[in-house]
Amino acid sequence: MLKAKDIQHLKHFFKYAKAYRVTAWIGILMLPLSIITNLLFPWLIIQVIDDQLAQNKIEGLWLNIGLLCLVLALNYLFESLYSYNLKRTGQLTVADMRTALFNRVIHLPRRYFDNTPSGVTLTRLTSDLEAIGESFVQSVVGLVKDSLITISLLVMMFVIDWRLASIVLCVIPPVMYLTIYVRNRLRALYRITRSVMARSTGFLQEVLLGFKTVQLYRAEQEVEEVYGAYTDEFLRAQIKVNKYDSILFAVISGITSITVALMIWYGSGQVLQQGLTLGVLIAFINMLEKLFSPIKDFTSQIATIQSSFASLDHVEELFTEPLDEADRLMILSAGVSKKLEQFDSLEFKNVSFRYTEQLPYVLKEVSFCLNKGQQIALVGATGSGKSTILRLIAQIYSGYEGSILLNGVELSSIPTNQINHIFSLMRQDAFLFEESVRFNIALGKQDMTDKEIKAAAEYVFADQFIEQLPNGYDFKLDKNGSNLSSGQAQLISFARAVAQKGQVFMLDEATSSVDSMTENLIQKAVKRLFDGKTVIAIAHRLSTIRHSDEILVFDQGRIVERGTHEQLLTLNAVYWQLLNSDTTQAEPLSIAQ
Ligand SMILES: Nc1ncnc2c1ncn2[C@@H]1O[C@H](COP(=O)(O)OP(=O)(O)OP(=O)(O)O)[C@@H](O)[C@H]1O
Repeated sequence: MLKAKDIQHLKHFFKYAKAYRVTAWIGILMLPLSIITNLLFPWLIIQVIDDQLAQNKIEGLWLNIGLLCLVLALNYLFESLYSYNLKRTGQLTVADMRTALFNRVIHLPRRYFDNTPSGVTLTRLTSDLEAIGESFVQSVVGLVKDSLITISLLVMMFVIDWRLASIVLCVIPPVMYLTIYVRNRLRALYRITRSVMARSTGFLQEVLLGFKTVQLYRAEQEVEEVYGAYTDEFLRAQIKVNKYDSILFAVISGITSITVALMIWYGSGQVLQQGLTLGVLIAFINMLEKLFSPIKDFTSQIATIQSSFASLDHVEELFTEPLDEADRLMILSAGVSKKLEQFDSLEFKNVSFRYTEQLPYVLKEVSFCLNKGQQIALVGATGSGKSTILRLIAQIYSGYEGSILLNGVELSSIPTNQINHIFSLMRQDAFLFEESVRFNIALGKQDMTDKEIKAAAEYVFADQFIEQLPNGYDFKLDKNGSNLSSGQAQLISFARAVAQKGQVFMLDEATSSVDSMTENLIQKAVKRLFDGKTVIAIAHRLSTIRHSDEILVFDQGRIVERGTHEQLLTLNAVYWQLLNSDTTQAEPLSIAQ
């Protein structure tokens, strides 16, 4: 039985399918036509054999044979139109759903991606949607069609000859019982294959993402063994599926043949005693084939519908996944929007934050203020909460306690798209796409002119190496910039941030080591930013932050020291220890993490 939740999901599906109702209706209208031609065929057989052949009546024979061929051809035509149009409706609907779902997924908050394995989202967007599109539409209509065909064939059999029809009726219950039994077994096996497939896909994805680590640590054999175990498990389940499927097919074919034999044995006796005509006997044999095939399909269709509902459930979960709180808020008033045009100040007032309610606080009563033109540096041991500060400002996470004021406006009341022009997040390990250097710098603003792209690259000293690449700005990057050195990749992501023309640069410096020449360029680029822009930076190198207006020293989510480089050194405490615990103090000096 359908639950209220299933009906709700179906309504959502039909909302998308509505756009293709003409195609769907053409398909559905083919259904009665296909049933009629299905029934006409045995009826015409009776006419040809009993009224013409048995009576040696040649007149009208060719017409009837022609009609038989026509009915057969029409039946195939209606069947294919029916199947084509319904498949098409399903495919078009799912294409629309997939686009809508993808658009939603890319706007989901970071929290969702933290808590959901990427394989799950991938499955929802691919195989779950496929299951709904093809199998769901086909199975639902197929089930209706097969039920109608079975009922009408049985009725026709009883109308023509109740004795032969009774033989058929006796055979149906054991066939149904057997089919249900085998299908139940099969369903359990399908569940196993699906779950093994999902786990092995997840594993494969991890291996492909981490193939460098696998190769570096020579873990190929271990990985092969794990994947081999998945493949074996999958294969075993598939072989069982195959076995049950073949048994079912063989038994049903056997029962059909036995029934046909019974019918011939009983029917020919009747024909000889003139209790039955030859035409009726042959028509019954023809109808029998038509009757068993849908019975065999019934349970598999029900199983497909059940699994499609499970898929619909998964897809709906993703559709109802809440978007970021800020994006759901009302549009800002014109006055507030105007206030946010130019950056003026950013103030943290007693801000505390934890990633989820179950986890401990990672920021505790943090307060500081960044004014236009200032540079603030965040330092502290690893895990002390520095990156979390930048994530809150960029609205990657929401739900902080206390107050974060941007130009005096509470950050949580500002939709993300209203602050994009203010902040440029510069991550040195930012993701690079398998596209040209130009595309990667102008990301999100593909109408940017070549001059602007070049100016951004020049600003961060990336132009020198870009011009030496084959095809320069058109040089195509490999997956995540793997055909660049890590320093070059960092410079491209710097250029990207500058090209966005943000008013405040949020720099999250990577700790990865790069060659000394590129390191030098990165230092120059960072220094240039520090000299001319408003910056809030997590920097690991002393030379970068030495001249900051204020350095905030974090320890376990709290600011434990603050001041200029000189002031902090005189304190001779945490900041001083951080400097001294660093083993790479040779120029450029670094602050240990
Ligand atoms: N997405 C997340 N979900 C749950 N906890 C997180 C998440 N991201 C970070 N944390 C936790 O929050 C704390 C602060 O992390 P954060 O990344 O802000 O530290 P950090 O000072 O920037 O460290 P690093 O210098 O190593 O980048 C850490 O304990 C970390 O484990």
